[in-house]
Amino acid sequence: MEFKKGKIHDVLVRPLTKYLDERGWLAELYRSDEIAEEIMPVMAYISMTQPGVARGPHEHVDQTDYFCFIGPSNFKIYLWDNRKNSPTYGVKQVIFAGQDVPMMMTVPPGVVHAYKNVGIGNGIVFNAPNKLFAGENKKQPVDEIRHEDVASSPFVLD
Ligand SMILES: Cc1cn([C@H]2C[C@H](O)[C@@H](COP(=O)(O)OP(=O)(O)O[C@H]3O[C@@H](C)C(=O)[C@@H](O)[C@H]3O)O2)c(=O)[nH]c1=O
Repeated sequence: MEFKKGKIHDVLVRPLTKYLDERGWLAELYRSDEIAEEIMPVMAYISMTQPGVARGPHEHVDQTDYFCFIGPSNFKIYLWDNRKNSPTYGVKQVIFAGQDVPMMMTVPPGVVHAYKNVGIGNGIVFNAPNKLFAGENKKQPVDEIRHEDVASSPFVLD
């Protein structure tokens, strides 16, 4: 399948404001008065990704991810709309975000996603998904379809 470039339906991308003062900076990551109930985060984690390294492509069946790219480092984010019932099925979206352009981004189920650290130092990504990883008390299967090791996958990182 050939994906064409564009904007994916239901992917929310917003700049994050860093409030800078003599001590450093502070940025809000999410607020319950700004997020739709159905994608309200129930947990949060951060991950560190080394320079030149990617995570994904993955997709989720039920989970919406709520990523914040605030630095350190910058990321190239790849999204592919793999939802047959979506108005933008077959669309690929690429976004650059991180230290230089802080952004939040929600990624709904069925949108395949990956991100690569394109900076020169270790990079941090924050995620606040609307489902618990591995369910209550980590007793359920992980909701994650991993495409990274699939031969001839259409979800290729450049
Ligand atoms: C995501 C997650 C992982 N883990 C553990 C499992 C494993 O030992 C270690 C690393 O997990 P993973 O290999 O799943 O991490 P990773 O490959 O970074 O998975 C993530 O990739 C990005 C692209 C996404 O989109 C995320 O939704 C998630 O799928 O952390 C948790 O304990 N809680 C969590 O919420």
